[in-house]
Amino acid sequence: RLKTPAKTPKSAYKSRPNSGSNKGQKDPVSVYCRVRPMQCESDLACLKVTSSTTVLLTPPEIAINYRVGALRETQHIFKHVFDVTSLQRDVYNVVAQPLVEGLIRGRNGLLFTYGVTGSGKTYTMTGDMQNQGIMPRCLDVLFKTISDYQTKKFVFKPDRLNGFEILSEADAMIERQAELNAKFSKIKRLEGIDEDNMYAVFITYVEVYNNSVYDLLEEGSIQKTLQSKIIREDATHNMYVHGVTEVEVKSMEDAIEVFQLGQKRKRMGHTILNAESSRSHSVFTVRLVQAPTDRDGEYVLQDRRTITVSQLSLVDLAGSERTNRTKNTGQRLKEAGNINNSLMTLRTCLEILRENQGSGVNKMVPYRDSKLTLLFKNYFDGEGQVKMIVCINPRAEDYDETAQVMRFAEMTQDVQIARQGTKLDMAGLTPGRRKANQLFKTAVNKLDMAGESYARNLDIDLGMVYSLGPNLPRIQLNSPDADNLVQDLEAMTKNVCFHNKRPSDTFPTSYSLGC
Ligand SMILES: Nc1ncnc2c1ncn2[C@@H]1O[C@H](COP(=O)(O)OP(=O)(O)OP(=O)(O)O)[C@@H](O)[C@H]1O
Repeated sequence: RLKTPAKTPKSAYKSRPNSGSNKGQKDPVSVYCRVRPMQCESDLACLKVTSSTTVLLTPPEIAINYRVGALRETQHIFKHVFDVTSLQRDVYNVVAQPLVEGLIRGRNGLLFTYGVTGSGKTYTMTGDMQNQGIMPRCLDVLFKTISDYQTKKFVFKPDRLNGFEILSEADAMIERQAELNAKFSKIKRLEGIDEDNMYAVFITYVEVYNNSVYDLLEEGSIQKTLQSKIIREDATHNMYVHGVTEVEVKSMEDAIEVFQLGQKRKRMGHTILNAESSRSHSVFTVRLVQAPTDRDGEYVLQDRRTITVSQLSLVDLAGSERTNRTKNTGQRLKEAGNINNSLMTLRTCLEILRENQGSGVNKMVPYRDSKLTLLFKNYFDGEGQVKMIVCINPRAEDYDETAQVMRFAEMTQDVQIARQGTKLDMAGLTPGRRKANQLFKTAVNKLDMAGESYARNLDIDLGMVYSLGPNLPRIQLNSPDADNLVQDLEAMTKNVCFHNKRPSDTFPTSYSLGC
């Protein structure tokens, strides 16, 4: 069935010298491909996985332009290709786990799924109860990793300007009380946690629909939630959704509950807006806040400057199909137009970034042309890791869109992102202080619990080891008792020598008075 020999695209993985930026080391956007199983085995397929990094796309007869002979079989190369037998766990391990490792080391990450409607974007990102996707797995491993090092709730508090402040223990306790009044798995921990830091996790969940940003976690009536939000730049030039609700979560279950609340609001919002759920881009962001403990390793250091915030955004993009195939009209046409505009802007931004990096020119990247790209600006312009999973339905009907998706994927993996160094602030404190403090407390507790019986069982006479023995007798020769003096001194001296030889001669005769 080969029409022309498969060619390796020029954009296949290659390293590019740093150019167009003085930010130091860069990495390309990592692009993965996941091929979903066909709904019906007998359907005609247009795509075949040929190795763990390549797929072959063959134009079917129903493809536009097939008859004019303008189409050729093409080979596409990715960092990794997940075929139909791949499990959710495999995708998480290869793609997302390194991002969570980066997160706990204070680095930012962005992962987005891209593909035609029904190609498996949501399945890959969220999954279902039996087949958990990337998001719940990231949360699970994150909470397992930081479980012993989490702050109590409300120690860190969002300042509503994309930063955090530290509350004193007393203030945090008041907030915890106020909240009280108001109201899976075999995954192992990750390496790399700083045991002298304390951690807290915050979640934001927004959706971009018809080029407006909605806060899916905002309290209050759904009408209020549908007020679109403004994207602003913070003091360190990071873009953020102004006034977005940040929910502090203490476990994976908490986090999933928050996500489900967001999903519910999304559905309610869509009913009001007459929207279709797959017609919006959803951005679920996990923010990890960490700060060093004080000198005693006990509480968070009360110094806001030592806070490190890293974030991982998990983005489920709307389907990328063309409007003429879906025959949309009215509201659906408007949705499709907006989706196409935002995805088109994403494409343009990446193209210009690639051009700037490749030829050293400095064209303006039009992030502001769409809310989606404005939100991504931090990642593309800043530092961190950016990854994309291209989801593919191999059925022949999707060929034209799939070919477009492949072109986008190839272009994306040519874009370089500055590698983020670690920015954790040790505040000049001694490493290991938290563990030392914990060991000390454990020892004290043990002694307290054991009480006297424990002390009795110790094979050391602490009193005598550290004393010089009984009081010296009076040494006065001018009394009628003087005859006893030599005998008393002799007895006392024997006593001191005897004790100082117990229990293991640790304190030898240097402490005795001699005879
Ligand atoms: N790898 C897979 N294995 C098994 N089932 C899958 C896989 N990928 C997708 N599916 C199933 O295919 C259907 C469509 O997938 P999904 O909703 O994830 O597509 P989507 O790309 O998010 O679509 P949309 O753009 O409309 O949101 C779902 O029923 C999902 O369970």
